[in-house]
Amino acid sequence: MNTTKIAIFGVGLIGGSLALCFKDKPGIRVVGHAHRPDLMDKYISREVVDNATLSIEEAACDADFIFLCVPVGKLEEYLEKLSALPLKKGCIITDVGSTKASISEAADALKLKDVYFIGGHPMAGSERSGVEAASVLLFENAYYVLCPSSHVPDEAVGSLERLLSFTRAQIVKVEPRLHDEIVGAISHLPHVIAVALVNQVCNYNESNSLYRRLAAGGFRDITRIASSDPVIWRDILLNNNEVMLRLLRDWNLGISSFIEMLTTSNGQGIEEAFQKANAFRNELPEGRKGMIAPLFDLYLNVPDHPGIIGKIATELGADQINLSNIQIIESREDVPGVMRLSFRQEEDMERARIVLQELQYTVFM
Ligand SMILES: NC(=O)c1ccc[n+]([C@@H]2O[C@H](COP(=O)([O-])OP(=O)(O)OC[C@H]3O[C@@H](n4cnc5c(N)ncnc54)[C@H](O)[C@@H]3O)[C@@H](O)[C@H]2O)c1
Ligand SMILES: O=C(O)C(=O)C[C@]1(C(=O)O)C=C[C@@H](O)C=C1
Repeated sequence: MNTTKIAIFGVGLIGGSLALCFKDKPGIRVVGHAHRPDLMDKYISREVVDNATLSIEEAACDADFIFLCVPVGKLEEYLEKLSALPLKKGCIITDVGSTKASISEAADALKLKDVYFIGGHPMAGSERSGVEAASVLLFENAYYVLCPSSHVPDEAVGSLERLLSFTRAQIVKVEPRLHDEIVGAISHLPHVIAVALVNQVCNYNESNSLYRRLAAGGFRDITRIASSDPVIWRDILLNNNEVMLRLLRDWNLGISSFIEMLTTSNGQGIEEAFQKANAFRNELPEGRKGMIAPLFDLYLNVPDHPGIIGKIATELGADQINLSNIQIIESREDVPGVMRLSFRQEEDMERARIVLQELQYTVFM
């Protein structure tokens, strides 16, 4: 059988998750490119790739597919370096960057010969980063955007789509500029809002730490993504600069309208704003991962001793239950040891509930 070689540049959250989807599939070999030696060792010891290398040539030459999974600000540089190499005829280069217009234009300008660039963006992710956060389940049931240029043959697009079927994501084709407009509004803007909100509260907290101690469910729900990687998000926002400026001006209008309604005690206006938001939000597809994926949380009372986090994680791991996050909640000082377990899949949460109840823990939702 012919081997399909897949080269992944940047084996972090997204690159590592893709590698895990492809690795060990019949006839597939996954090679990870690292830009630092310590990362190379990590890729191998975590068994995310079959081989790792610091050499661009070694990773790319002979590859059938090349995935660029580096920060958005580095994509064009890698694409240019690759375009100067003697790549395998028919090789497909794709990326996973959260913006699509600039990289698609850069690829068109390079006028690649006998190799094809197809921009991509899996609409799933997390506030975590690095290969440690990679998961084979990350893309399952999520949308995966492809932005093929009109000059890329259908066979090349079809071949990338077939490979991506290992991710169990659903492919959707979108024109790059439209992608950046829409994703700007539903992903990039929420990240800016979350960061601005957390920083606003952080400033208040400097004079009174009760802000942080009382911050509970609502604050946590809307601000999870404020913990996302600063460099990744610096690059995304700078790259989608024009769209972001327009969106933030519209955001200001929305906030000004709340200021106006409060100044004039316009209760009816406030109610209508909540009703409109409620109706739109209730129409969002259920159970679809992707843009700001929900977590399923379970709470349990636990004895207050140091090894408890490891003990619970081991119990769940023994039953192959995928845990996304585990945390002791400190906000209720009168009730020691409330643990929050977060799961990406509702099914994992249900299984965990049963396992923990059988072990006599008090579990609540
Ligand atoms: N985080 C998300 O939720 C998400 C979702 C979809 C797409 N993306 C996109 O995926 C890409 C990777 O993001 P991630 O979340 O996997 O980040 P990550 O930090 O987990 O991984 C980034 C990878 O790039 C490598 N890297 C960092 N700086 C580099 C440099 N200067 N030169 C070469 N390699 C470098 C890192 O070693 C790492 O392997 C970004 O383009 C991002 O926009 C992210
Ligand atoms: O769920 C998250 O934590 C994410 O930030 C994922 C998310 C998003 O939904 O905004 C972030 C960036 C992407 O490019 C795609 C998905």
